[in-house]
Amino acid sequence: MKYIQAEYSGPLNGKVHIPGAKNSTLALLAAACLADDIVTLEGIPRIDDIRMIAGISQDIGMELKQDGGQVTLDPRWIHSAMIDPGKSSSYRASYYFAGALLAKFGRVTIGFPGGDDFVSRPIDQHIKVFQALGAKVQIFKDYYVVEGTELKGTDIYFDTITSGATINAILAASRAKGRTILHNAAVDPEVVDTAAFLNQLGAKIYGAGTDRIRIDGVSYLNGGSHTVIPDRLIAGAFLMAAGMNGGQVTVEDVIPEHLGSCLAKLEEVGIEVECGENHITAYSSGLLRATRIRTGMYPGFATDLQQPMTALLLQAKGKSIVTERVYPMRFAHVPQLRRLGAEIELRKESAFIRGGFPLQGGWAHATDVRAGTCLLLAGLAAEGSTFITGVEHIERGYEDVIGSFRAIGAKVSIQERSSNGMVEDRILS
Ligand SMILES: CC(=O)N[C@H]1[C@@H](OP(=O)(O)OP(=O)(O)OC[C@H]2O[C@@H](n3ccc(=O)[nH]c3=O)[C@H](O)[C@@H]2O)O[C@H](CO)[C@@H](O)[C@@H]1O
Ligand SMILES: C=C(OP(=O)(O)O)C(=O)O
Repeated sequence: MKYIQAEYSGPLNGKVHIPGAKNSTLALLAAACLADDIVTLEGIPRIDDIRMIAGISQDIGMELKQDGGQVTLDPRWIHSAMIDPGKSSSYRASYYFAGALLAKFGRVTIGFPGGDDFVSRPIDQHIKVFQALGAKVQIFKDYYVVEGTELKGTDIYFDTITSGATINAILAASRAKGRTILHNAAVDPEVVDTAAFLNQLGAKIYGAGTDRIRIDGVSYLNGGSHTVIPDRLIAGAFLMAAGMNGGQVTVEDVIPEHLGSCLAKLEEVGIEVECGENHITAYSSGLLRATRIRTGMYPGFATDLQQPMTALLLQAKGKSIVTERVYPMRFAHVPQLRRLGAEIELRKESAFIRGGFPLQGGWAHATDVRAGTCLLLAGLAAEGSTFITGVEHIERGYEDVIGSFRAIGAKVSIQERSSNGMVEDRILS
């Protein structure tokens, strides 16, 4: 059993490089299927989800070579649009292969998406997109089949704002016949990044980053190269680290405007923020004010940042309230924080936090990637040692969680416990 050990670390100080965004990377790698020539992506993080995609690529005949942060994909020899249900359900964004392979080959068989299992995560809007473009969708027990030999552009009105279905619609419509207009589209940076990549290959996508996106279908896409945007969610969590015990943390190689609502909240709780062109520094004396957070789709406060923010608010004297509007039940980290002494009550879609009390180290389990970051931050502020299991969830999103936290002075290590009569722990990194 692998676990992360975190010790009280005092004020955290240092600079940390922010890798490419997981959520954009997952879309770009599937989008590469749409090209008719070789594609190179730069800045790709080395995380577990990418290893899953490498397996899927191999199965369908798309050559994928990774050299550091550079990934080269050759989609010219794809011979299958059947994706193993086990591989599809090993991460969330496998649904992008449905949009991309449907657009290029007219049929795809794929299992249901996996990913962080914090709540129900419907895909009805993805299915609505495929059907609106003229495809037939058949649902079976472990997989679904989408078939449409000639997709036709149309107007699509999303019932709710979803980044995943907006990106999938862009993928599917990019090679459809005629014009598609997406209304009530998500405006997330990952949507803009995917559109920018496809436009670089010759797609005609206009308005990404607004809630109305126009896609004029093309019949051919060139090869080309593109650099993935930096991970705003990892950056946000590191900036919060500066407030845990006081300190100064600089995140480098970021796009500050992607973090607007996060930075505004950090300032509201008393963390000073200074932005450069591609870096942000957060300073904190350790004295924080309680506040109220409501998550929302971009540019609102990201649901993927509410967990580390909850850890931060445990350090703010007084009552804070965190309301989860994107995934109302996404609070699996709360019972784990309570094991460390946190005073948090859950009512409906809100967490009521009484902050300013000391946390005590102990064992806690990370049920998903952001819950892991939250527990890690809490462990750095708790008295004694904190042991966090569920490391595989954290490694889905972080390429070097230990190295990057050590860069800001955190006392962390990954260990492995083997139980052979006596309990023996081995330090892995
Ligand atoms: C791989 C990836 O990029 N994951 C991110 C993506 O997930 P994911 O793409 O799953 O999230 P969406 O943006 O699609 O979901 C946003 C909202 O729309 C709802 N919805 C979504 C699709 C659908 O068909 N029907 C529906 O009702 C969801 O329940 C949620 O309330 O955005 C989430 C919201 O920012 C993030 O937490 C995830 O980290
Ligand atoms: C929810 C997340 O990931 P996924 O959608 O891949 O499960 C996340 O990154 O916080």
